[in-house]
Amino acid sequence: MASGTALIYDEEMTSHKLLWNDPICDIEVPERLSFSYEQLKCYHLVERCVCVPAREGSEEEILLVHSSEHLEVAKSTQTMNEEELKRVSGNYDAFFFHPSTYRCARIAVGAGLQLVDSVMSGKVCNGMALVRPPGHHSQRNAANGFCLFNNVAIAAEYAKRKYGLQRILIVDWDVHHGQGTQYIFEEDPSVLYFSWHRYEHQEFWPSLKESDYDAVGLGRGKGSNINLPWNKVGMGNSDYLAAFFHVLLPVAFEFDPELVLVSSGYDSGIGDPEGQMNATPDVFAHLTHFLMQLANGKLCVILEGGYHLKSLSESVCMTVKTLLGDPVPQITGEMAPCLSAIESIQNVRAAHKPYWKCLMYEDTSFLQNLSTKSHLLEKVNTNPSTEHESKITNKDEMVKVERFLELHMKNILFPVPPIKTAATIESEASAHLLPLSVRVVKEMDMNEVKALVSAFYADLVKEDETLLSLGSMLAVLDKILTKQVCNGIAESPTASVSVAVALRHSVRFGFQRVLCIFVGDMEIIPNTEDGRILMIHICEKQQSEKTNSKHYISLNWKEVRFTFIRSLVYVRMHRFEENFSSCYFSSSRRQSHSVKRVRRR
Ligand SMILES: CC(O)(O)CCCCCNCCCN
Ligand SMILES: [Zn+2]
Repeated sequence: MASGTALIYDEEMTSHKLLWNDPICDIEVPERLSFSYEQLKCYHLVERCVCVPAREGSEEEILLVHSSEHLEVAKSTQTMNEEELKRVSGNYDAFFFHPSTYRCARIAVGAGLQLVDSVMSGKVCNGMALVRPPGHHSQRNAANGFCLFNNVAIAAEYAKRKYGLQRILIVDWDVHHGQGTQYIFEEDPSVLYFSWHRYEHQEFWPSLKESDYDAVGLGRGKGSNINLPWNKVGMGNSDYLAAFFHVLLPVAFEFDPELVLVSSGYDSGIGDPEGQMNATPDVFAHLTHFLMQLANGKLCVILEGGYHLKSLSESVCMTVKTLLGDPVPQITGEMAPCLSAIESIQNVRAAHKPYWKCLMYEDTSFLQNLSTKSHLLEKVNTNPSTEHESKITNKDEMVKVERFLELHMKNILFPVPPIKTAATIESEASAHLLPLSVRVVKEMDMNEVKALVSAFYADLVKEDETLLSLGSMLAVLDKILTKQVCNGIAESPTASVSVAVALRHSVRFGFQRVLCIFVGDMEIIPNTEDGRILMIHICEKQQSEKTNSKHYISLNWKEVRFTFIRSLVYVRMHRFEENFSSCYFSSSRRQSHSVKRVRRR
């Protein structure tokens, strides 16, 4: 398995710039690249990457996707004066030429191809190319939306031909629909294109009917084009994660790509004037991390949009940090997706039901009685994530976002409590084997355990033998409940009793919502009646007849995939205001595990 992360950046691409007044294009500035690169240096991330030089894409490589007419027009602009540049630019929707644009665009193409070669040759495992002008709006015969050549589409076509790839996934998390990429591959089943984008029922640019969820691909390509339209602004981390859990990841795992390319636009992040969304930079660490599980980690991230310099550069850093293998930060904030996001997710799942096994049991009956463009949601649904973050409209709002990001990123990078793990161990001798971040805790004193059990848990603990094992669990749990560590691990020969005691202990300690995932057979099903415990039980045989609580879900582990559990957990979880920690219990004898996440008061 290859290792290492490539970073491709060439200052030459900062020479393309707008020479005249154009309020539509004036956000696509050279500083987008230099600011991001500086931030990467500031976090010492550049030095950890394998710096791969960019190169000019050849005319032949550009012709893999574009017409020769388009290439000739682009080439001819190199010697034009400002007036001619302005005239030619006017032939396109939202595009501007500079005398250096053609050269910059060729370098942007070449950077993407260098990245593909570095990954496919095994020189690195993954990487990122910081390029401009961007690419995903440009089409076979036209520039469009700041894009001249479609960098990612050319990279996909190049990878197919040079490496004989049969399945390439393109994930486009830019806030605009990459219609250029869609047009290029919509009849090609070997390229699965996924895009989410601000849409607002076709109100938002480029305002195309074919950007909606029912554009599933054409002919043999049916099912290989997935559009997830956001019909409201203010979408946040929970909406993006739900889109991955319920749309992209199930299909991507089924597609099983040999290479993953990302049209990585960060205008879907908080503070961006175009996107007006609320997702914070750390969400891109999670999105990147999920995609690293595909294609044996062969992941090429190529920059598209992103116009709030601070938000853009922090998101770029979160992406590269994750590509390098750093742990992803704790998810914070709203956990449940908003109604509008759920509607879009359901619509696109229904549209793709005929093409993907993971969707074949989808219940699409809702489509009959719910207009698919339900404006009912406009009235009732104020997206919760817009409440706490203002919409970015003008300069002082931009500064407000800067301030928010300063504080937010500090919490992300230096969380409290630090990611520390508590563990109890059999012998002091093995203590030195544990990594420094693990805090060894002494088992709880047996008299203390007895007093606790007789007072509150006598109905759960039948044999004295169990008392012994409770000591280590309670010691670890106490460190978590009192915020001294973030998570912990304890071993127990009687996992289900330990879990039952731990759950009741956590609720007694004042937690309002506790999630428990228990793998294996469970002698006693803990009481979830008070609604403060959500129990997900993965077991051999359904045990739901033992309890009819809606907070107890039992799944047969033969059918369940992790992504499904993750999405189930997210869908069922309510609002969590603060961080929550987790304990991990395992029984050495029966290997039945349970992971419990406790929420802070
Ligand atoms: C790479 C990218 O997707 O970020 C480019 C976005 C272009 C936005 C053009 N807006 C035009 C608005 C016209 N009323
Ligand atoms: Zn964009």
